[in-house]
Amino acid sequence: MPPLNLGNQQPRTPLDADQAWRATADRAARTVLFFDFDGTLAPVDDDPTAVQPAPKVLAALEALAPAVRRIAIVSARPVDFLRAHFGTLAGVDLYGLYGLEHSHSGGDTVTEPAALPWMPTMVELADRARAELPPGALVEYKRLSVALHWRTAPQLAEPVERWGRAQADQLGLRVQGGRMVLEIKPPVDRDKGMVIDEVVRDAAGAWYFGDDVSDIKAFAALRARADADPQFVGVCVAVANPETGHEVAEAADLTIESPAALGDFLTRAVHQLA
Ligand SMILES: O=P(O)(O)OC[C@H]1O[C@H](O[C@H]2O[C@H](CO)[C@@H](O)[C@H](O)[C@H]2O)[C@H](O)[C@@H](O)[C@@H]1O
Repeated sequence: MPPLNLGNQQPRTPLDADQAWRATADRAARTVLFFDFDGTLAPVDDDPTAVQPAPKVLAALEALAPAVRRIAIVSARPVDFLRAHFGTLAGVDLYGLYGLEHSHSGGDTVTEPAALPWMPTMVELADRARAELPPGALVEYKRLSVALHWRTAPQLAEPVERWGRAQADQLGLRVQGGRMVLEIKPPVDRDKGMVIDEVVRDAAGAWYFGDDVSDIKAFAALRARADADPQFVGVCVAVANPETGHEVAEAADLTIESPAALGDFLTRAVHQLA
């Protein structure tokens, strides 16, 4: 077993990981496995374009997919980016930009219509950010959102965040904080919790693996589903990290020490669900 409950928090489900997989095995065909991408399936890198899933992750997801109802990646990345990493896996649904985009089983990317009118605003915002932010800040343009990064220049956290929040106020946009990043998004009601809420309605169980504050809404949606139905098996798993790890672990049932450890954990799960 990998070290679980690193923060020594009490699991909120009465089950430990082995018991939870056994309970899941009973209802595997009606269970959805949800994964965040950055910091969960893939270790953090200074360059957001350079990240790759951790060792064993792709093989484990491929082996798990036929055993469960769905595997879903729920990320702030665009679907096209996720497709480049997971597009070869059958039975995997992709939710990008916090659910503003999705693609089911390798199908076309569907975009939330209410977000589309904001595309020109996002292009202009990204251009302005590149022109006005100090060198060292990284501007990541994602069609329907703009992420402002300071991982390689942590001294810029305060000015970059201040600039981003002021722009969001002026333009009527929303912000989402993350790991050394501020994301600016259209004012459209869509988040990871809403994705989970929709997908688990007719499921009998679900696991959600995440590392960042935006994943806490997904945990809450899973808990709400479990609270409404005592038969539902919902398990929230945090992937530890020094930035948002404590807050996320506090909200989780179990904590895994890293994306690499998650690869091992999922590889064992393949056998537990067999
Ligand atoms: O929802 P997620 O899949 O977890 O995406 C959240 C953000 O992930 C990426 O940024 C983070 O990972 C980068 C690569 O390791 C790292 O350089 C950065 O510091 C992290 O914040 C992505 O680039 C963002 O667009 C996402 O919002």
